[in-house]
Amino acid sequence: MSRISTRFEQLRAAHRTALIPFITAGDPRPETTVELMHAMVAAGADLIELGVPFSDPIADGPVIQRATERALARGVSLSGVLEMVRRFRERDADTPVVAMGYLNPIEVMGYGRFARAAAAAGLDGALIVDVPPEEGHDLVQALRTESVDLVYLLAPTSTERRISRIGEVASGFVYYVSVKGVTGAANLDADEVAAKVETIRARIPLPVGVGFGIKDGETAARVAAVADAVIVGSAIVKQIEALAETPEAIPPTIGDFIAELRGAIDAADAAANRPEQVTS
Ligand SMILES: O=P(O)(O)OC[C@@H](O)[C@@H](O)c1c[nH]c2ccccc12
Repeated sequence: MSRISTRFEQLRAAHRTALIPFITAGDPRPETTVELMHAMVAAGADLIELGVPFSDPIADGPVIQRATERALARGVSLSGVLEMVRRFRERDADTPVVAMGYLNPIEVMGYGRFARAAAAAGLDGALIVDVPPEEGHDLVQALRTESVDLVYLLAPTSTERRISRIGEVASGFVYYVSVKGVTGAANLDADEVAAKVETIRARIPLPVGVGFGIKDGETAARVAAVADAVIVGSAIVKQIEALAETPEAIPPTIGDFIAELRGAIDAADAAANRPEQVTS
């Protein structure tokens, strides 16, 4: 079983919702990333989504675009990101890491080479934003051969047919983008998300993570009530940006924020598991 499936199995048995923080690898500087990953795990992150910096990130909002620019300015490449994963694995054998990125750097490295290097580094999954399920067969094959999970995005506009199609190719978990638009969006409608997550669950036998627009304990708790995983990006990256000049403060500060999110999610999980109060 993959590290991602194992982690979701453990969480399901414990009736807990996963917390998945997103950070851009190498932001604000490469030396901070591995330590920050460990700090997030210590504070309650269950899985880490690691952004691979790329110069033309179509789905990223301004906050994550600026993080990408900071990392690119420090020369962070795809192989540099895999090296960070390898170093993270020296001290953490269990926490799954998913790389989020775009096809171009992978194409440049070569699919087979990327898949082998990813597996060797201890990367568990890849979310490649610009590869729809109908495309990228060679890449899909290369990753399957190395048992690297392929995470796909679903959106409010995804038809039932498309959801089923993604169910045929996805592994690990699927990522439901809660709102139309780019990362860091505002208005998340929990009822709408709940309805769509049900539609996805009826067609895909994988855990469903929800991201886009989750920015604090309150929004995290609302999503935890309906999803298998809560994914938080811009709200974390914004705090990293504010501390870019004092990077030693980043791991503890982000750790505190993760702990706050974790506490809110735990409270939502406890409320969901509590049997109905009987008042007579
Ligand atoms: O930033 P938000 O609104 O918290 O959403 C998570 C998101 O940033 C992260 O998962 C992500 C970063 N870049 C992406 C590109 C596509 C899909 C998802 C992402």
